Amino acid sequence: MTLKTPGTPVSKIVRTPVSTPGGSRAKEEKIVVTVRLRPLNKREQLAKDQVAWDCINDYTVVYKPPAQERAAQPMSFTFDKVFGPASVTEAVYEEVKNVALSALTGINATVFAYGQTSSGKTYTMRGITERAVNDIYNHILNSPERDFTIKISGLEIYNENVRDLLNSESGRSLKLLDDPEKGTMVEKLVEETVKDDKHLRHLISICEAQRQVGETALNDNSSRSHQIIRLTIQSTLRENTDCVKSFVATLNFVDLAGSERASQTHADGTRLKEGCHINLSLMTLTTVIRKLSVGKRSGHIPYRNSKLTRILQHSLGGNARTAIICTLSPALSHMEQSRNTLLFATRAKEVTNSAQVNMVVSDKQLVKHLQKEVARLEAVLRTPDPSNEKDWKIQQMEMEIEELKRQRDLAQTQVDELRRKLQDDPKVSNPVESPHLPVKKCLSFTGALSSFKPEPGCENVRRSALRQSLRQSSTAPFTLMHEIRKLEHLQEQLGEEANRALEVLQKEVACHRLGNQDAAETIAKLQAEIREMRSVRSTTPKEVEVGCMVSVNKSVSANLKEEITRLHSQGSTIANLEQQLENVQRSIDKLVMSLPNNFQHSPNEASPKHKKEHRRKKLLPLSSSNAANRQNFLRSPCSPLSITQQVLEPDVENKAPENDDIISIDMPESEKETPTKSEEAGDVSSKENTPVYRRSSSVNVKKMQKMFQNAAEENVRSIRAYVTELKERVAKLQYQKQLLVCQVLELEANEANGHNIDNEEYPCEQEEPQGDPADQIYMEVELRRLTWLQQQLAEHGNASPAPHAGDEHATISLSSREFLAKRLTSRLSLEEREVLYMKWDVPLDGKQKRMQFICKLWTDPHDPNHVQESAEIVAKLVGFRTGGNMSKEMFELNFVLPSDKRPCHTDDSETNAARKRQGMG
Ligand SMILES: Nc1ncnc2c1ncn2[C@@H]1O[C@H](COP(=O)(O)OP(=O)(O)OP(=O)(O)O)[C@@H](O)[C@H]1O
Repeated sequence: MTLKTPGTPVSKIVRTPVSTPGGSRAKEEKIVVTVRLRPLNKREQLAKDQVAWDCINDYTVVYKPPAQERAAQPMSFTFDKVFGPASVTEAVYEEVKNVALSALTGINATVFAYGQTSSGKTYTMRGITERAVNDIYNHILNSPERDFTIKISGLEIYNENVRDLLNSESGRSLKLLDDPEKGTMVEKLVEETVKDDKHLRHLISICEAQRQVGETALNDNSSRSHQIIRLTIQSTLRENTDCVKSFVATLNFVDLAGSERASQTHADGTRLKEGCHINLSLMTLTTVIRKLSVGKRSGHIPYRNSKLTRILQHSLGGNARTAIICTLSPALSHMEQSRNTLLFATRAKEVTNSAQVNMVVSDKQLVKHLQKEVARLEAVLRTPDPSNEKDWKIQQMEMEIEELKRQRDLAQTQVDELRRKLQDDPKVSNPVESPHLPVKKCLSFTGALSSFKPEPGCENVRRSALRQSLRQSSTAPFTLMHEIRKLEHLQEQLGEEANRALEVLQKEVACHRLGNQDAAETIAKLQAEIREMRSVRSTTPKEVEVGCMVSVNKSVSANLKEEITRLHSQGSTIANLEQQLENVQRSIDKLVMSLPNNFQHSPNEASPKHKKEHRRKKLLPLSSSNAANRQNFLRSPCSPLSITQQVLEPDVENKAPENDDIISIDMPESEKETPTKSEEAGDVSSKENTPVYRRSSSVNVKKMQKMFQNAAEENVRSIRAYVTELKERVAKLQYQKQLLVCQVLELEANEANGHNIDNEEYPCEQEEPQGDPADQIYMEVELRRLTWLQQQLAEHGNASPAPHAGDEHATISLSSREFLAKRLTSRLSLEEREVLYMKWDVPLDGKQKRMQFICKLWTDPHDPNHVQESAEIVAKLVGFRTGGNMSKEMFELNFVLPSDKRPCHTDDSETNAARKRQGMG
């Protein structure tokens, strides 16, 4: 086979979806199905065939059964268009025109006629093709901007052989090839490039001329083959040379051979064979259409069962727009054939095609385009585009590098500056030696320095470590100074709390002093009265003694009354003193509770009260900035910090911080919580367990807390001892008060008797003007006791100077014996008195036996038994106490108030210590 026209260069077809309102998808379009009824031909008219079909409108064709076939059911078929017998081909063409002309815009199109033999297929298709050609060239004429190329090929399928109608001389059957892009190709099919419309028509005429035609009973010029005239239309814009794409599409004009019945055609031999192939291929086409009508995915589509369906595959449900013109004979005699055609047409209506715009890129155009693209990219490479993403990233990284370098230089500068300051400033370089930064003595540096344990005297090593840490972290100096400031602030808070605690304790001590001073003054007055009585006793002549005794007794009585009043008021003072002592005890208890040992339970177990007390624990008065107040506190009698000061200062100043004892304490006040025991023990390795504490600085707190604890405990012991002593003094003052009351009662009794003392009962007084030795002993005991009290109060309570107790010759009023004599009757029963009288050799029948008995007391100071018995009798008479050791207690001045049943807070050791301090035990 010879190619009559050179083919276009090998091109690459690019298919794009047909533009649709919903987007650029492949256009789904059903096959356009029209029906054309031809008029009855002469043969049919001669046969007086009846018209069985009628187009009742443009869309419906109806079967009209003849009168003799009333039982037949009327049939109605509706299509896109139906054309009656009077219709012209022009009208039919107009219906399929859009489909045919789609090839001008790159969309494949197929128009073919289907119907029984002699139904008018060839008649219709010739008119359609002719008009299509006219319109194509009219379109070309109306599209000067585009350069169109039309090629034509023609073939027929005769007896299932493909023949080239433009190369009919070869007489050979062409093979079908399957091309991935173009579909089924006819090998070596001549494709003529059309020069113009005439040329095209000429070529088409050649094809028609080369088609197999035969005479049958139904058609004198019956087409015995399927004819396919294919136009390939390619168009390219003329002016835009950069446009490398061209529309390319094929337009098929298919004139099928008509189905026929041998009984009607009376075919035999060759015609019968032709009719069989025709019917067989048409049957395949019908099957394909039927299958396509129920859906493309309904299963296998038997395109390959016939060469007709293979060649028309794209037109049947594929990339093409298709229009089918079904031709009918209206004759009743062909009713069955017409009905089958209509059924085929009905199925064809349901077949959907997916037409796409086909564009082709020629190699020549593609090469030009690629050359231009290469040139553009080379230009881009020569001139980097700032908007390029990679270049932008590189530039950004370079900027980041510059910024990091700048930060590094800045940090280095700061480190150098700090290093220089460390070298130049001795206060900074050696914080331990700085007198203005005492807090720094306790610092233990975090970070790299936290693991550094400086040795005493190794300041160079410590300084070197500090510098090394600064090199490692430019932020270390700032952190250090920040921690120092926070620690200083904490110390100030501790100092303020210490001041408040000192003020409370000083007030307590002042109250104690006041109470002691009042008691001392009372004692001093009593001693003055004793001395006065001694003086009167020793210097007044006997003859005036009695007269003066009255006035003296009155004076003493008045004074003692005054003293009784004072002591009554003193009673309230003593009560106040005891209350104050209780306050002191509570303060001590609070201090004890504030000790760290009481707060080593976990934070989870700490009650709010405990937390509050724990916070107080951190405010013990140990601030170095509180030195003045501390000194005042140390001068107080209690001196709670007298030991603390000795312990604290050397530890703080001379001992370097130990890492083992490091604990963070620089938390804000609002964040302070009770630490765990491990934290207080210096377990700083697990930061997870210290949620509240912020580990920004560390201090030798453990050691400080230990000192706090020792000092506080010592203070507690001192204050307890002091309170015990004060209580003893109160008890002694109570005794003094009671004794004075007895004396006052005695004087009052004497005064009530008008000094008519039965001289017979007091012969001793007149017989011993210089004083009875028993009086001396008694008064000596009293003087000794009061002197001791005065000394004790003066020593511990800043009491006013007491009168000297060195007057050994002071006397005591005889009213004491008179008082005792009267008490004999009230304190002792008659039997007891008689026993004593008999024991002490007092005549039972004497009138002055009571005074005689009293005068026998204290008469032999060298006889211990006598002295003891005298003391016991006196104690019993004054109602002080009854008991076996009364004389001892009185003699040793270890008095215990009879009514004081309260448990004493002092133990035996403390009592013994008090006796030792009294010098009596
Ligand atoms: N619409 C029509 N109007 C008038 N005459 C027509 C019409 N259609 C067909 N004819 C005539 O009917 C005869 C048969 O027509 P045609 O050859 O086109 O039939 P056909 O379907 O091609 O037959 P075959 O399949 O055998 O080739 C022709 O003489 C034709 O002139």
